[in-house]
Amino acid sequence: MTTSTTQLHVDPSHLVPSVLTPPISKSDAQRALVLAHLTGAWPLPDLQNEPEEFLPADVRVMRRGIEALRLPPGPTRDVDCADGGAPFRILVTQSAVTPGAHVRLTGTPRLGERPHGPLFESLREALGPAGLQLTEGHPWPVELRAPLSTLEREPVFRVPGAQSSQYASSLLLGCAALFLRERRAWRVEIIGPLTSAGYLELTVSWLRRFGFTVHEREGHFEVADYRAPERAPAMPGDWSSLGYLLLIAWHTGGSVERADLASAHPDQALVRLVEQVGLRSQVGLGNTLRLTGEARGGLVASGTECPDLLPTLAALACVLPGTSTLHDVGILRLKESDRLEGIRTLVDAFGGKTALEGETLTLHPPASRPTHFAMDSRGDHRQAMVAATLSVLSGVPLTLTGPECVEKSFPGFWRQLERTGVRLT
Ligand SMILES: O=C(O)C1=C[C@@H](OP(=O)(O)O)[C@@H](O)[C@H](O)C1
Ligand SMILES: C=C(OP(=O)(O)O)C(=O)O
Repeated sequence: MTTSTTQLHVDPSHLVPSVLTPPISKSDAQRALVLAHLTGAWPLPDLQNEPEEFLPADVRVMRRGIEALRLPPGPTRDVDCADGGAPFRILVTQSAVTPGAHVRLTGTPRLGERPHGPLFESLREALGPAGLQLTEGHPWPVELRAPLSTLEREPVFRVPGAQSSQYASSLLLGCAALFLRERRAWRVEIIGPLTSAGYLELTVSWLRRFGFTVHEREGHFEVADYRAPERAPAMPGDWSSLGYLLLIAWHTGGSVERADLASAHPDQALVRLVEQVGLRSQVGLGNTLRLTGEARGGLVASGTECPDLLPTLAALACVLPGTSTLHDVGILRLKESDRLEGIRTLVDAFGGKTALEGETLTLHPPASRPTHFAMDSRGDHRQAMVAATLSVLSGVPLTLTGPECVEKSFPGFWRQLERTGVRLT
């Protein structure tokens, strides 16, 4: 949780149409960085071409982590994972499968609080007998000493999928490393239900694009072969960031670029979900996109399908005429902040109402909009960007505490808002 007391005043009263640009997708880039490292395609050209100040902090974390793993064996490698859930979890497995590596991982207190136990247990069960040592501090550091050989082990990781898909994604990327070293198939078996399944599919799609054969069958994912592709796959724009920008562009009469509809990112679901309230997407030249139409009714969406989009949809729900329903919201408690509470605080600050029944949240927009609202990001990038998106969509000025956290996924966010006429002081 942030201790930032910085305040940003967002004034949306002079909006103009513009073309808005998202950063590269951190989820895509994290997977591509690991695979480029494993397959000899390092460094990734697309990342080299991206201006450093626009690189999401989580991508920089992952790059630093991989650079540490690429050092010759010897001294302890220290990696600060900051607030990055996916980078941390992916680097844990990559550390465990780098022969003889000794890696010490640290992060924010919030990252330390998030659930990682099932991933650690899965690694200990599969690789402990081969010599893996994985120790946890309180909560930091998390320290790993990797075995020199895993050839004697049954080539399987078993992991529960209900709390995070990142465990399985991380282990599957580990299977790719082990396949290349041992030339035998390794697999992940998911125990019980899998949340955020689209992100594991994103991992599978990146493995395939980098030349791996992945077999999928009833919760089992196996890396079974590898043949180098002709060239490294291109990096798409970030669909999570496009969520805010598309809605802002819809309201201001603008458009977005870098919206690759062939991307496997789960948050591309936005384009389909807003059709429920009468918004249509129009594809332009290149990867430009705009939303058109008058919004009516309310939305229905699920946290199992696109967890990171739910706060964005909650902002949209606040300016819709009807009631909206978000299903499977429990997963939101496990993110950079408790986003279920964050959504409820936002709707409340805007004068609306929410009701939680089990895992379903109902959102009622306010009967009349406030003249101003205030939010604290509590260090969570999505809470900050979602509050600003609501300010633009509603025309209601916002005072936001802790705006710097957008760095995690979208360092250029505030500059994009200024491009569309928002005044920031
Ligand atoms: O694998 C990934 O890149 C991600 C998976 C999702 O997390 P969970 O699987 O923990 O829900 C998502 O919320 C996160 O932002 C990124
Ligand atoms: C949950 C998120 O990321 P991570 O789990 O990688 O910290 C996010 O970006 O919304």
